[in-house]
Amino acid sequence: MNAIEVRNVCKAYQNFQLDHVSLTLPEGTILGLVGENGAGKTTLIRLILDLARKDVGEIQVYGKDDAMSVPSFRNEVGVVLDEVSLPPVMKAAEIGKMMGMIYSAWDQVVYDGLLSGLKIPQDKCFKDFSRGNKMKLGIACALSHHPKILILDEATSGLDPVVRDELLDILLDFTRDESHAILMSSHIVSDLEKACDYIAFLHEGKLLLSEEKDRLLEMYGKLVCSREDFEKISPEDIIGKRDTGYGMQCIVKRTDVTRGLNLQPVGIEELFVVMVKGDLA
Ligand SMILES: Nc1ncnc2c1ncn2[C@@H]1O[C@H](COP(=O)(O)OP(=O)(O)OP(=O)(O)O)[C@@H](O)[C@H]1O
Repeated sequence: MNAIEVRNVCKAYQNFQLDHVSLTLPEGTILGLVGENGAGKTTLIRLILDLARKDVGEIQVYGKDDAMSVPSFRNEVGVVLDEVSLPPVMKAAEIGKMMGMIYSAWDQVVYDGLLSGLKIPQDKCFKDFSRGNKMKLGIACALSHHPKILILDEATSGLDPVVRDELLDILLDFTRDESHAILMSSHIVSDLEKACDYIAFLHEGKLLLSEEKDRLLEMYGKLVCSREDFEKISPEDIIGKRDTGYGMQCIVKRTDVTRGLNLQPVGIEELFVVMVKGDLA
């Protein structure tokens, strides 16, 4: 079953349009949303969470239309946004009590376990937490009401590599349960490359692709070759190119021709940049 299904969703603001976006998040998987500033990642996430109203299209969560507008469904989805917004003068234990009043499925034992496992300070008010600890507390809150889906919008930005790695471990652990799923956006594409099973590229409100990560990495490759070899490649198989003066560097589709030219693997970040710009940096 699909955890999230978005079909032909549009949303227009004055100077921006999310344009017929369709994507699928299967159960047991993590989907990473990659896009430049203003590409529409947060807009799409807000539509899925029913925090904004779509103009047209369909959004299903576990097969239910507009599920997030049903209050009882909110236990099912854990949300961590770029800025974790919790009462500034509350300590972790008080925040847990407050969450227990909000979520019927709140599990104090899970919460306490996460507080100690993630070494979240118990003696400080939330406003005095480091950004890393704020994020960890946000994740602890999101996980303690037994959600089936986690939605994270830029949750790893501004965190050091060690904390990011800890968070990625938590996320991977969460999707060991095959009925769980995660949708996450991040500008740190290496995090998405590490954790995600599916990758979606969003550019200026349009979905460029949504694909299984391994298949994506199989579909494209990087090439350094002579101009003569470059001429053999069909133009529609060239995603981006650069004339180095000595020869050509390019990102191309894997075909019988390009495979014979010593194709190297390409990273997700480089692939996104070249798809958007058309040229290699
Ligand atoms: N409520 C709103 N009213 C008007 N315009 C909006 C509103 N919300 C978002 N936008 C516009 O929609 C566009 C997409 O914004 P969005 O926050 O979805 O991008 P993003 O991909 O999340 O960017 P970033 O990576 O910088 O967070 C932007 O141009 C933004 O100004």
